[in-house]
Amino acid sequence: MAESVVLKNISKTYRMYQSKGQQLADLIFPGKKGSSFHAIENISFAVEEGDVVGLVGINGSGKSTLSNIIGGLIPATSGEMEVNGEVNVIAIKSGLNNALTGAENIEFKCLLMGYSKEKIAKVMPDIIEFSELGDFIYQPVKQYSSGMKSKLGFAISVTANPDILIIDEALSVGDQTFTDKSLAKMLEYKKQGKTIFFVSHNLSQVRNFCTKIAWIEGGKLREFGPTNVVMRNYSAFLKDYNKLTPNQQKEFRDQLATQRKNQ
Ligand SMILES: Nc1ncnc2c1ncn2[C@@H]1O[C@H](COP(=O)(O)OP(=O)(O)OP(=O)(O)O)[C@@H](O)[C@H]1O
Repeated sequence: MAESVVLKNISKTYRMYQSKGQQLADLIFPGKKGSSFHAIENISFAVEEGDVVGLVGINGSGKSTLSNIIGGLIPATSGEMEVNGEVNVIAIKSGLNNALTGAENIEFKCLLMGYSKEKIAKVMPDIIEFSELGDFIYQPVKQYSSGMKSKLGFAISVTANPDILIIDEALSVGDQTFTDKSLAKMLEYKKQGKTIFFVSHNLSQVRNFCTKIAWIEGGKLREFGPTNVVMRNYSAFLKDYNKLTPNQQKEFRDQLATQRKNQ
């Protein structure tokens, strides 16, 4: 099998400031004010065509940052990445323009993908049908619920038929019928040997659907490997984590966050 995504020491660092003044000062004297925060740090793994990779980890671990880098939505600060094929990201956190209607978003995304006016007119009814949004398709996206946004994002990406599909939590907000329909579509993609990244907190979906898992903790790759192996370890970790009180969980996350900061 050919490799479809290869990551070598991928990192993403943000500058964090205590005030607007610090931010301005840092522009004039770079590196003197504020601190660095490593959203992800030195992540390396290789994924083959046909792999379905679950990206798991507790809140804030860096899953969306990594998927946005693989999807080309944000640049890495350092590291090397090889992505063989066209990528499409479906995320509940980003991707749609709130000021535009659903139909305008479809048109806009299609134009970005290089579709001609004729091709857009041809795919538009299929996208609208898959989205199940009915007349809401002519309303501005800012009036949509997160489930509706996810439906629209999913419908556009599925019609785009990319080689590599990244689904970031998009199945956690829709209704069951839509989730089932989307999972069926993803199974079809899996059978066609496409590569899928699946960001999810739903462990049974990850277990049933993914061939491999990348477990991210505190911005670092804690484990990457076959689903059964990594899931066993991640489930054991979560069992312990879930025994902590909300305050203890926050302390644990704060500790990890402290390790991700430098001056
Ligand atoms: N633009 C940004 N500027 C500063 N920090 C950021 C930015 N984007 C993400 N982060 C930080 O990077 C860390 C990783 O965020 P990310 O959204 O990738 O986590 P996640 O694993 O997807 O979380 P969740 O499961 O809660 O969706 C978080 O601490 C977040 O606050």
